[in-house]
Amino acid sequence: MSNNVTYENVNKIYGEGSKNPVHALKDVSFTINPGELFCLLGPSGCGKTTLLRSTAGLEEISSGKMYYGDVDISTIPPYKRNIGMVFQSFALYPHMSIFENVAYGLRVRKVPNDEVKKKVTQVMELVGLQEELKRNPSPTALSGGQQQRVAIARALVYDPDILLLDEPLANLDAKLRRYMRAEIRRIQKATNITTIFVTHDQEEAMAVGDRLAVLRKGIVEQIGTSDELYNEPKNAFVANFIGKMNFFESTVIDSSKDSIDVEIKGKGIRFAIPKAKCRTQAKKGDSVLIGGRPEQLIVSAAPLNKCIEGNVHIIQHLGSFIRYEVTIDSSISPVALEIDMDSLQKDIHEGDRVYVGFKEDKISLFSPEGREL
Ligand SMILES: Nc1ncnc2c1ncn2[C@@H]1O[C@H](COP(=O)(O)OP(=O)(O)OP(=O)(O)O)[C@@H](O)[C@H]1O
Repeated sequence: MSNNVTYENVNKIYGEGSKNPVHALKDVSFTINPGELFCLLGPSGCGKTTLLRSTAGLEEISSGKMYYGDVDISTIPPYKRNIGMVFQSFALYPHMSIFENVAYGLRVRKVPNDEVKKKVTQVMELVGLQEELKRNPSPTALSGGQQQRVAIARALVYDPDILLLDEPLANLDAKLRRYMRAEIRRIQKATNITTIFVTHDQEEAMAVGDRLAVLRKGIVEQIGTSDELYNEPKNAFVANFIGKMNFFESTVIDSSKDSIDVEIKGKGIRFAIPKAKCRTQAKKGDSVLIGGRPEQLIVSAAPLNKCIEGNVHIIQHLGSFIRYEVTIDSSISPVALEIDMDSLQKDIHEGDRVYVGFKEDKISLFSPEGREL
C-alpha cells in the first residue's frame, strides 16, 4: 500500500557559509497524497530538481523534515529509501541487455533468479515491452520511447515506495512526448505508487498530474489541480505560468464596496471586479493588473462597449480555435485572444484596426508583483 510524502519547512542552501550561497528551497511545506501523481512545475532554476534529488537523498537538505507516511526519511541514506528514479537521459546501461537493465535493482538486492525472471517479465508487460523482452537486445537498439519504457520498468521492478521522474519526456519528440505522458499516467495508476513528476512544461504537467505545485525561486507559490490553478490562480505569476494571461495596467478607484472599481491606465475604461475575483487587497490609488485569459476577451471589427483599439498583428488557425494577437501599444507585448472556429470573424484580417473587449464576469484582478516569469 502506498503512503503520503510530506515536506515540513524544507530548506536547501547550496554553498552554505560560502561567499555566494544559493537558497534553492525556502521553507517548502506540503503533502503528496498516497498514490498521487504529483507534478513539480516552474521555470528553470526554481528548485524542482533540488526538491526531487533531496527526496531521493542525493542532496542533503539544510533544514526541515521529509516523511514517507510516518517515517522521517530526511537523514536516511539514499540506498535505504526504496525510491525509484527515472532521469531525463534515461541513464540505461548500454553494455547490458534490456533484461539485465531492468533486473539491475533486483540483482543489487540479491533477489533469487526465478523471482528476478518473474518480476522483470511482469513489469515489462506493464510498460508494454513484452516483444522487446523476447528479442532482448541492447537498449541502444531501441527507439526513444522504448528506452523510456525500459527506464520506467527499471525504476518500478523492485516495488519502490516513491517514484521520482525528472523531466522524463524532455528527450522525446513532441508527438511521442504526448503519447508517453498518457502512458506514464496509465502505468502510474496501475501501480498506485506515490509519484513526483518534474517538468518545466505547464501543458505536460496539466495533462499528467493529479495535482501540481508551482515553484518560483525556491518557494511553492500554489498547489492545486490543473483546473484550480487555471481558474483560480493565486497571483500574477501562477496566472501567467499556467496558461496565458493578458494583463492590463490599471488603478484602483474605490475598494470600499464588495467589488473593487478599477480603471485601465490611459484608456478611461472602468470595471467593478467582485472581490471573489480579486487576488489582491488593493486600496484606492494602488497600481493593479486586470487579468483576462485569451478566451475571456472579445475581438471585433466594430467598436464595443468598454474596448481598447489595436492592430491585428497575427491570426493563427489552430484547428478547433483561432488565435489573434493584437498590438495595443508597441512597447508592450500583444494581447492574445482565442475564439472557437465556429465564431470566426471573417471580416478581420492581419493588419486591420480592431477593438478588444472584455467578458466582464470573467476577468480578475492581481497585484503587479510576479507578473514577469
Ligand atoms: N550543486 C549546486 N551548487 C550550487 N547551486 C546549485 C546546485 N544545483 C542547483 N543549484 C542552484 O539552485 C537553484 C535551483 O536549481 P534546480 O536545478 O533545483 O532548479 P530547477 O528548477 O530544477 O531548474 P532546471 O529546470 O533548469 O533544471 C538554481 O539557482 C541553481 O543554480
